[in-house]
Amino acid sequence: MLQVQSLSYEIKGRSILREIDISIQKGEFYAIVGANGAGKTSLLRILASDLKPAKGEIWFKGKPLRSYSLKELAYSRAFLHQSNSMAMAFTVEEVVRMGRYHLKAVQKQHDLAIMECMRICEVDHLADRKIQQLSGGEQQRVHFARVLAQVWDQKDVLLLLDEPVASMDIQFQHQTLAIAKALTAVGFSVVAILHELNLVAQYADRVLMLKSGRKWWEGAPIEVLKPENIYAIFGVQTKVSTDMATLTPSVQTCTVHYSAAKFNSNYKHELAMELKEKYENYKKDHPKARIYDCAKALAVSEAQLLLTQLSDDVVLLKDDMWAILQELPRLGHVMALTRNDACVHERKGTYPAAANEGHVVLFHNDDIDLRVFIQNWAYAFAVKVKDLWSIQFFDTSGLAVHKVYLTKDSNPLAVYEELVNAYRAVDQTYFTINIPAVLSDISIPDSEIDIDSFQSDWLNMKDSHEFFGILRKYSLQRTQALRLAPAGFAEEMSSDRFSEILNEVSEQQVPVMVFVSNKGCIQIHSGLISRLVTMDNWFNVLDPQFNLHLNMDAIDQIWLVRKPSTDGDVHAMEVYDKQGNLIVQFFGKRKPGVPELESWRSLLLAQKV
Ligand SMILES: Nc1ncnc2c1ncn2[C@@H]1O[C@H](COP(=O)(O)OP(=O)(O)OP(=O)(O)O)[C@@H](O)[C@H]1O
Repeated sequence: MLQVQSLSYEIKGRSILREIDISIQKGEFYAIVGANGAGKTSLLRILASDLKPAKGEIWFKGKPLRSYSLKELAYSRAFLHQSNSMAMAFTVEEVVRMGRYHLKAVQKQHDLAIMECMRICEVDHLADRKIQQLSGGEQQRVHFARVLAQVWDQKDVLLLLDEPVASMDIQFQHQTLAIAKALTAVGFSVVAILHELNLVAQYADRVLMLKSGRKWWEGAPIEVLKPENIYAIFGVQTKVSTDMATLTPSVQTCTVHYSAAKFNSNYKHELAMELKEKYENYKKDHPKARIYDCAKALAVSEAQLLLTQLSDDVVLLKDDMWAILQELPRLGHVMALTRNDACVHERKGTYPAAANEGHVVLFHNDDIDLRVFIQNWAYAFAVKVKDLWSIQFFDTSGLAVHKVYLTKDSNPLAVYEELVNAYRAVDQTYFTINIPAVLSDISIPDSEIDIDSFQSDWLNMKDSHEFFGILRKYSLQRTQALRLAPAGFAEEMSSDRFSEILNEVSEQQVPVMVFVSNKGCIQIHSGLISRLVTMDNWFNVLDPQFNLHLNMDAIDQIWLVRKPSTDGDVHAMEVYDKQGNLIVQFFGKRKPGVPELESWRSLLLAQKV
């Protein structure tokens, strides 16, 4: 029906569209999406022959578009503009009739077309009303009826719709697109600019994503409407799930939170003072509460609380995380801390030089073993509380991802102070950190998963790291994968058995690896765990070099997991919270190329009754 080759368009020397190639088939519903100003309307107006491209060719029904006369175009394409304001007080029926002014037909044929168009758009009861006196959505339905009336008697028409449902309620949004869709079944081709991505998913056969005048992506909605593409185009975080019966994606947008202080500097100081006061009152009432607990109680992030404390003791550092990470070895012997909501991992040692592996920064020696997902790190502070000096790192939501505390064996304080002065941010005033809404992961039901193939992939793992790839391949949640694991490869265990095993590990001095992670970091302790102490609901390891604090109340499931590798099977104990988040993992101490420790394996398996 329509082929566009190397189309470019400029306004006053400014490039609006660049090198667009698209092809629209007869009977196809083709949607165009893109940010404001991306060039969607310009493209549609060029397809309507309303604007002339600077470069490129457009073929319409086998002929160059530019060779069509206005009259020929009126019979073969109809264009609904984005805005259709009318200066004169026409009635609804007169407006719809305008769609047919240029057409040759007998009066009866006109009347029938006008009546049918008004009826299907549900504006027939408004026929005698003045268009300006209608609501925005009603006016839009009248103009859609006018555009339909223009081509009501034709076949194989190109229908160009610029935001046709922008003002309509949900009933009419669907009704209008359903009309367009029905016309594709009788040979019309529809090209519609739509902002509502779920309507695109439901009605379009294919989608073009435009970004700054260029074709960014094109394909079926299921191929195009992916969180990474949507983020690239609109800068908005989304979750996309797919109805497997119809292969229709469904886009859920994360809520954006602003505080007035973000855009009105008049509120900045007041907000900082208000939060500072709340924080101080909370600390007075709960003297033992740590900043983590205060932040939870006040429903803000830890970094947000630190911003209320900016002073000589709390200093915001520049946001050059990689540069700061490279400085950490200079501090000498320190304590590294990584935590999630249910578990704190503290390991003493000296940071080795950081190795930047692209998506991950590695620190690895016998003491400090860290994998840092630096793209999630956003803020760093130097914090002094009483006699404790630290460098603390936070993610984009202000949640703590990693902290480094000086110890009595650290290099002289002057080294720390030098680092803080070198990286002190220029602006030391309060700002608001937005906490993005966290949508719960949408899991795919077991019935939709190819369990045989998943289990075969599990059994064929060569390295336990392949597990992440398998989770992604089948869109599985971690605990769901364990539930569906091959027989004998994942088994739930009680918390009593879990404690027993850890006691055995301690008594028999079996070296282990303990992994604790959050979105920005994985921290690993490799070695012995000796002094185990349970206090209230907390299980603790309290060794000179390694401390672990695990909130037993937060535990929902504990699994004994077996994964094949080229070095033989690897066994782990994995602890999960109610949301299915991994809290902590225990392995026998191991190295690539060396089989798992027999002492760890026999201890774990001996516990199985
Ligand atoms: N007459 C004009 N003069 C100058 N610039 C223009 C003109 N018309 C459009 N532009 C510019 O061209 C770019 C593309 O505009 P266009 O209307 O095609 O965008 P769009 O993708 O349809 O946006 P929206 O979603 O906001 O409707 C924009 O930067 C716009 O400001």
